Amino acid sequence: MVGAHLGRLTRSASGAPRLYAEALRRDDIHPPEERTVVNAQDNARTTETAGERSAPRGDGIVIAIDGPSGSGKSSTARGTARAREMRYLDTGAMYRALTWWVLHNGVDATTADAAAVARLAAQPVITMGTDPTDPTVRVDGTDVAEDIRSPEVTSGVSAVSAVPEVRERMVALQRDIIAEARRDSGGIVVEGRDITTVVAPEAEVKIYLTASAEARAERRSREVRTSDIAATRADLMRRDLFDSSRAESPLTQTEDALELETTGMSLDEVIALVVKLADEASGEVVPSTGAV
Ligand SMILES: Nc1ncnc2c1ncn2[C@@H]1O[C@H](COP(=O)(O)OP(=O)(O)O)[C@@H](O)[C@H]1O
Ligand SMILES: Nc1ccn([C@H]2C[C@H](O)[C@@H](COP(=O)(O)OP(=O)(O)O)O2)c(=O)n1
Repeated sequence: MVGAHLGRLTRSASGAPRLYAEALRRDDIHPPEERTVVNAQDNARTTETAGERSAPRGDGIVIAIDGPSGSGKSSTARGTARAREMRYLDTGAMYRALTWWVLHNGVDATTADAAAVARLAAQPVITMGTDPTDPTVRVDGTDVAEDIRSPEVTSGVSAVSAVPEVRERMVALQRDIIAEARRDSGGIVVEGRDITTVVAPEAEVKIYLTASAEARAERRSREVRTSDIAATRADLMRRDLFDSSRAESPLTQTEDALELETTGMSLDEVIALVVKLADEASGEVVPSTGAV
């Protein structure tokens, strides 16, 4: 796997750097020049983005991964965190946990008014365990790791996560977890829909993970063991549309995130590539100087 020919960096129409799984040696892959690479030794630096809090910087780096449903964010983030001994944060699980809480309180998340969701979502204590070998999610102490994957939660989570008060609360919690990981560990891999844009725009590595709709639907169908790929695809498309068109922090691809198109890549290849980018960003590997 390591040393294999993995990808080719080009520019997308928007100018964003894009990585295709084709014919470039792993050793030739390096972060795009637009990306703000913050030296790991630059402890004193804080980054202020409009409306953002300052991010305290320790030795740990942050790898931010956004992308549509089924693109491989969770598996890639977890695998990378394990390989590099970093923490791991699945922010989607946090929105799912709040959606579970809303449903648990007898409210239909898809039809509830935003004020009712906001009121309910302010109540529970959400606790995230960030060990990539055993990530946990608790609502007021109850382990909800399994329940948050139910079809009911999946149907309601886009509506709940579009409520501004919900996002405000979750983003504050996510930034606290990130700050702690920077300070106390080798850093953290965070994945979701607004990590590169809102939660951690100062991240050393920013990736927009994609794959074709067909590949994503196939992956998800295999995961949930259904042969109805068309229904899975329709569900992914519905959620993608909702998540990328909402007013509050929609899923968007920015120019300074590396687009990683994974349709033809195995999970191991994707992880190896992200590990390589992280090694370079943390100064453990000197980027090669070959042309992109
Ligand atoms: N590059 C890949 N090739 C094949 N399967 C993949 C790849 N990346 C992820 N998968 C599989 O696809 C499914 C969805 O991946 P997941 O990480 O949950 O995506 P996301 O978090 O973006 O929704 C999982 O079963 C995962 O193992
Ligand atoms: N940072 C994030 C992460 C997830 N969300 C929302 C939008 C998503 O449809 C849901 C569920 O996210 P999750 O990552 O579990 O989604 P997948 O089913 O893995 O594709 O949460 C969000 O709004 N912002």
